[in-house]
Amino acid sequence: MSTGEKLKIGICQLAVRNDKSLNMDQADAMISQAAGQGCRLVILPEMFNCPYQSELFPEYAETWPDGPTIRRLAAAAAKHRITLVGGSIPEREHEKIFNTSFVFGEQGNLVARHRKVHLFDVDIKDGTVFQESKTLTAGDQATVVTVGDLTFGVAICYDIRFQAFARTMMLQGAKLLIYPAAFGPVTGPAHWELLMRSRAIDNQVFIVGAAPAKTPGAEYQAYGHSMAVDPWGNILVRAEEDEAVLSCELDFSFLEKVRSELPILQHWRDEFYKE
Ligand SMILES: NC(=O)CC(=O)C(=O)O
Repeated sequence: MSTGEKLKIGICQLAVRNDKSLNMDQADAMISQAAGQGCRLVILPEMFNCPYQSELFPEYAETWPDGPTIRRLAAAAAKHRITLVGGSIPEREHEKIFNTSFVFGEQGNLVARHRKVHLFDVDIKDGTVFQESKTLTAGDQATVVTVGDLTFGVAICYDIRFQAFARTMMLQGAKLLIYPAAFGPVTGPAHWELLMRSRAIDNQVFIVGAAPAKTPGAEYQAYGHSMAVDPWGNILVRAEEDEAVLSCELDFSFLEKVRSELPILQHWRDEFYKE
């Protein structure tokens, strides 16, 4: 992927249903649409092939490299000659299941695999109760990859709440942090936009969040509102809660401008921040 200074990206906000191959059909259609609009990097949401319910993850889980969703993601990347961040899916390895994002390059080759590091185990009274660790195992590393001339990080949903994790990716050279995600109706309105804009401003990077659309009748209602944010905290593009294919251009010369005019990354005083 050659960006020069500018890169057109696509975000596919799809409604996730109780049918894996239907979900992949819809993802395929949206990927085609984004590629047809000239997007070179396309991003899907967290658990885009499986309803976001802990008890369903084992049933929908796939094994690298022969899982049907995995194969179709690789084929879509190769067909459109794009870099594809395949949202995330439940991935089985031996007896463990991970919440995994597979990233494919223009030949359909695997360029990165991120396993969600921070599992979403919360009990928000009168709000969201979720226990990913009932069926999932946490990943154990940050994921930063260079494709062509772009270095970017991939993390998943709850991972965005950990600024130290975002900083780790930025320090490894990432200029864009991509978060497939599935915030819900309680934490979504309260925190989603704030977190995306904060991570962008804190680290002076582009942030992209790809979320499922709200799906009528689903047990877990996703908040939607996929968006892309620039290093100044401006929202470049944002969906509402329905299905949508978004696109926008990331201008990396703007990132350099922000970093040189407001050099907070150089003003870091490590000696004051010990825990
Ligand atoms: N679904 C998540 O992993 C995280 C989330 O919804 C939140 O942090 O809120």
